[in-house]
Amino acid sequence: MGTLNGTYGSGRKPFRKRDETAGLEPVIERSWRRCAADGLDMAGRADDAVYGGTELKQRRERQEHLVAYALPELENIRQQIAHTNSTVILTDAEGVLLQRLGDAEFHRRAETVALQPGACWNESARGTNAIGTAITERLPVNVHRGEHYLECNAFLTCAASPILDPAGSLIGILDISGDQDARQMHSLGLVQMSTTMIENRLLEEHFDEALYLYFHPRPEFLGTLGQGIAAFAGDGRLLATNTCARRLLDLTSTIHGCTGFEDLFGVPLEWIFRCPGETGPNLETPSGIRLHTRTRLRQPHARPTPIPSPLPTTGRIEHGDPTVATAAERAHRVLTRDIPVLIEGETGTGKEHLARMLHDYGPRADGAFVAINCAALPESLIESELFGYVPGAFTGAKREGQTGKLVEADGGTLFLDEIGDMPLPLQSRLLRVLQDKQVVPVGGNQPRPVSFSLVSATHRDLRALVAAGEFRSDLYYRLNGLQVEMPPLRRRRDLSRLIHALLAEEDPEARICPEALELMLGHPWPGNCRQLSFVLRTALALRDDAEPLEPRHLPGDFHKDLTGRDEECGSSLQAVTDQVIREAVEANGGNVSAAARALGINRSTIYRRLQR
Ligand SMILES: Nc1ncnc2c1ncn2[C@@H]1O[C@H](COP(=O)(O)OP(=O)(O)OP(=O)(O)O)[C@@H](O)[C@H]1O
Repeated sequence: MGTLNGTYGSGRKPFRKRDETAGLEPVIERSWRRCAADGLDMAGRADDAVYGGTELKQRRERQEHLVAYALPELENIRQQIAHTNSTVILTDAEGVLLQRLGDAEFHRRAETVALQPGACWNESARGTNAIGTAITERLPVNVHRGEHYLECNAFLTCAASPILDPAGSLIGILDISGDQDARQMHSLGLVQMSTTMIENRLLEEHFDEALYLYFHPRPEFLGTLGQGIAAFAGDGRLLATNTCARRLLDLTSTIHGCTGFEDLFGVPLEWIFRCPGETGPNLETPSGIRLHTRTRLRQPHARPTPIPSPLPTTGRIEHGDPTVATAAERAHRVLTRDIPVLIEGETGTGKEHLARMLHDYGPRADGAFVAINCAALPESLIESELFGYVPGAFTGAKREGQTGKLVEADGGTLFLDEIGDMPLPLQSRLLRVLQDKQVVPVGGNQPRPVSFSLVSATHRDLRALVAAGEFRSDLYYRLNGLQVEMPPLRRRRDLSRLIHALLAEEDPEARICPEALELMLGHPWPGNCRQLSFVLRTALALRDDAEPLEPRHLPGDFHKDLTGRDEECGSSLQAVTDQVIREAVEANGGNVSAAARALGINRSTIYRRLQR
């Protein structure tokens, strides 16, 4: 039986015999020994210093690539663990929490031990815990209740898995923490699966120019999470591998750059070009395992430009509103790394405007900006519109065939507006295109490779559509590399500057008088930017040249919106007052005099209100 020399706080009842390591899993035992050697006090509290605003923001920015790729996985796990009193967490390599998504109730409890964004959960800060121990051991780890070294953390059950970058360095941890009594074995499986997905996506997008080889001893495992992925340079050098590849090829992570395709498979790299399309040849590992393969060539024409930071101009889209500025900035950054962006927001908030700006300042500005309104296309036409068709594909088709929008967007930006309205069968076909990065026209069988920046937009709640089975979840995650929101005008803080900027765009000489500006600032703007620019354009047309804009120039609808709002406020205030009066009378057992005294109003007022 092993014995620890940890300082055990006196006077507190141990939840397990804390001076003994018998019965502990080896990984937990090793961790306890490290904690004891560090002199951690089991009954003590951790140093609860939590990084705040700027430092946390900087840490997120340093790992923005990881965060962008991990967010869809966090969302996915959040849905799976909903209502289980738990949360899913992403940390950086030092164990500082960058993101968490989960139950608010559990978050409150977790915050009593600083399990919250900005806090550091490495072992030396907080003793044995899934995040810290997974960092030290570089292994997926479950830490259940009393296995936590610090007693204060013993209400937690956690499962964590390390995330490695394509070079095999640890860059973060994915963790599920909850306060369940039972050890949740499936949580560990879930975080492991999700880390594999994140690692694979990071690897697949890491090299602009590389040959990607996908392989597995059994053909049916190609395309699954169990497949090996290896990237090779044009001269055959091995650039990077995923965990499955290292296992299948019996490699350590240190060989990258020193090993070549030929060392691994005994044949030159050119061998793979003997097979047509993406089917690869069967290859044999040094230990004699036969592998089925698939290949993918990433070509320099798809090379994104280095990240320009910050966004060269946000002046066309934001005028001092922090939500819009952050949305534009973040979307621009991830798009330059070929990560798809999903813009959410009410109608008329400027989603398409943002998409166009992302294109104009993005890596594929030289290509076309192709916008497709998924809600406006008739279902019968949508397929040929998107994918194109070959000559004579169907009756009524053009003789020379037609290029689809997806091919038009090749080398440019594809903007899928109102994506929530895309019919389900089409979602499957679109998903195939996004996965395979190639388009097969209607009636044809020759795939054509395509490469574009992908921006989608919706005013609908896509997650709710996914939950209702109306939107494919796998497509949702493909589209949603990063989600940004365009806020409605009533929530924007740059309204005054936006009004001036829109006016200047229409007529650089135009002026607006303070009364008209005041009215505009008080308007509810149900139609958002679209309504605002329409109102300004109309007002400019109604005034005489060089005259400043005055309230009388503002169109009738605008004034109606304002009066409607006053009436609405008035009637809801009345309803609240009536409700308060009714409750006071009930609380006083129907005694109107007592209720009037309690509220400090006249009895007659109460009678009058109650009669209504
Ligand atoms: N920041 C902005 N500066 C100038 N004009 C803007 C801005 N944002 C939006 N607009 C204008 O407002 C109108 C609506 O914008 P846009 O079409 O981009 O909105 P949307 O959110 O895509 O709308 P919908 O959901 O209806 O498709 C357009 O005429 C656009 O030019």
